Amino acid sequence: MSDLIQLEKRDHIAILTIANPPANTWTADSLAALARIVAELNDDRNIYALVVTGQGEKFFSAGADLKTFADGDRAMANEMAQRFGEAFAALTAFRGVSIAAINGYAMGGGLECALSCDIRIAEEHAQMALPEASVGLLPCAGGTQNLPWLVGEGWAKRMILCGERVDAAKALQIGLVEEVVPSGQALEAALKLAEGACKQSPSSIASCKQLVMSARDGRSHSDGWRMERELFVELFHTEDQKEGVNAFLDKRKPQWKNR
Ligand SMILES: C/C=C/C(=O)SCCNC(=O)CCNC(=O)[C@H](O)C(C)(C)COP(=O)(O)OP(=O)(O)OC[C@H]1O[C@@H](n2cnc3c(N)ncnc32)[C@H](O)[C@@H]1OP(=O)(O)O
Repeated sequence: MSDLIQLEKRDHIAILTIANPPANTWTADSLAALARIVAELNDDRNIYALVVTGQGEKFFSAGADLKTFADGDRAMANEMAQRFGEAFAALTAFRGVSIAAINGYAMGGGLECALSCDIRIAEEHAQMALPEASVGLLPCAGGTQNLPWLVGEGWAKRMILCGERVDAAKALQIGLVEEVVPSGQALEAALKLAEGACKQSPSSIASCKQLVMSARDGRSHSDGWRMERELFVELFHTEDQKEGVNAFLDKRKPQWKNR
């Protein structure tokens, strides 16, 4: 296990803490660690949800470690872009529910990490931005694609092109986060939400997530409906479907198998 990404498991929930002080920046090593950990969690049938947060009280993550970019060449840029892509694509494709507990600054690749999660909860002191253009870069970890999807093109352009930084209240207003909590409470709020997710069938969640995310790849509305029908039928091959319905009829809590 990498020290740069700390992993803790609590029942069916994995807590991933970005731990690269002082600003929890991303490096090739921490991105590789994230990709590896998420792959392992995908293979762990006991894990239904994950929460990502930052170590300390000030930073969720300030993005890429700018020190490594100072003398960077094309080969280094290519490697970092690939590492970002692999790590955040893995996070996006995690089969369970993923929640970013934004406990402070989420800048650049830090915000792009949160954007790769299903749900975002921010502490009231958190600040969010995609300031890559202010240092001669551009968001290469999904920011230009995921941000407009959530907040619309106007606010995405304000943040990406004009360098506008938003606080937690504004982030809530524009739909960048779904909840704002007092400072120090994002992890607790995320765990509470994750516990709710763990009461759902993990097999259903994996299929529902696939359906919701498929809209981003430009599939047609009618193809989406077709996919819904197909995945609905597929669920009847899972133990979780039998367990869920039978538990309801037996008036007991379901015991999910994640298969
Ligand atoms: C594909 C992805 C691309 C990217 O992600 S590009 C990077 C995008 N991110 C940024 O541009 C954010 C850069 N950081 C900041 O603008 C500021 O930080 C904040 C506004 C977030 C906070 O400002 P303040 O409260 O004044 O803290 P502080 O003194 O700047 O930061 C504490 C220490 O953390 C280091 N640090 C912060 N961000 C980064 C970074 N992205 N890369 C490398 N170091 C960083 C600083 O230098 C400093 O360190 P020291 O105490 O030794 O001076």
